[in-house]
Amino acid sequence: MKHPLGVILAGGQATRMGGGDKGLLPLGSGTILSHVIDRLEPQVAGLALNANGDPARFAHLNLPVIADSIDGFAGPLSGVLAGLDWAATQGASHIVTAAADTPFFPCDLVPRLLQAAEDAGTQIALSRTPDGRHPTFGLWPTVLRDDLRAALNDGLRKVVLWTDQHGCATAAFPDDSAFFNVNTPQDLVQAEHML
Ligand SMILES: Nc1nc2c(ncn2[C@@H]2O[C@H](COP(=O)(O)OP(=O)(O)OP(=O)(O)O)[C@@H](O)[C@H]2O)c(=O)[nH]1
Repeated sequence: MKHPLGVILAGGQATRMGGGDKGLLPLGSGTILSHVIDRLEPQVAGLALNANGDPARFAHLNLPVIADSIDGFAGPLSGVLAGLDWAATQGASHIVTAAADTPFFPCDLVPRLLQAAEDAGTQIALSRTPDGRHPTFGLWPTVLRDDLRAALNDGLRKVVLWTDQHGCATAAFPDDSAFFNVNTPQDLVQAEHML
């Protein structure tokens, strides 16, 4: 498996945060998103941001911004599909996704996902901690993008329902707090304390 591309999932509505882009909220000396970029960029061959609406608000990041192709906020799998469609245009066989609201995810996310997929002989891998699986931190094959598109058009929304249909490895990480995600203003305060 070649070095994958990275796609940051920022296509949600952030309702618990009151709307807007959670990723652009300040955290430490940067933003939540800048922490995510700093962690993912060194691990991948290239990086894009999945987000909906006017891409100009992310222009300062100098990243390709790719929108969902499925209408109506169909959930993170819709962002995975957008990422896979972008990866196909780049000739890439796989992407790794990371959620834009999770600033402390592991710096060895990508090698561990790749290793888990290789060990299990699967094309898909998801991250897991003692608390459970983290479906927005995964390895996804470009070759399954039309299958995913069909599943989304059929109304499938739950990530693990789709991954488990295709065989899915899990990369185990010991620390739940590495996948702490910022959903509410209170979470943002907590994230500041975790820096
Ligand atoms: N592309 C895309 N990504 C989504 C969508 N919904 C959620 N996500 C992403 O999936 C991850 C987890 O999202 P959630 O926490 O469930 O949703 P959210 O929009 O971030 O926040 P809430 O609206 O408060 O639930 C985040 O990276 C979101 O950006 C969607 O409809 N499209």
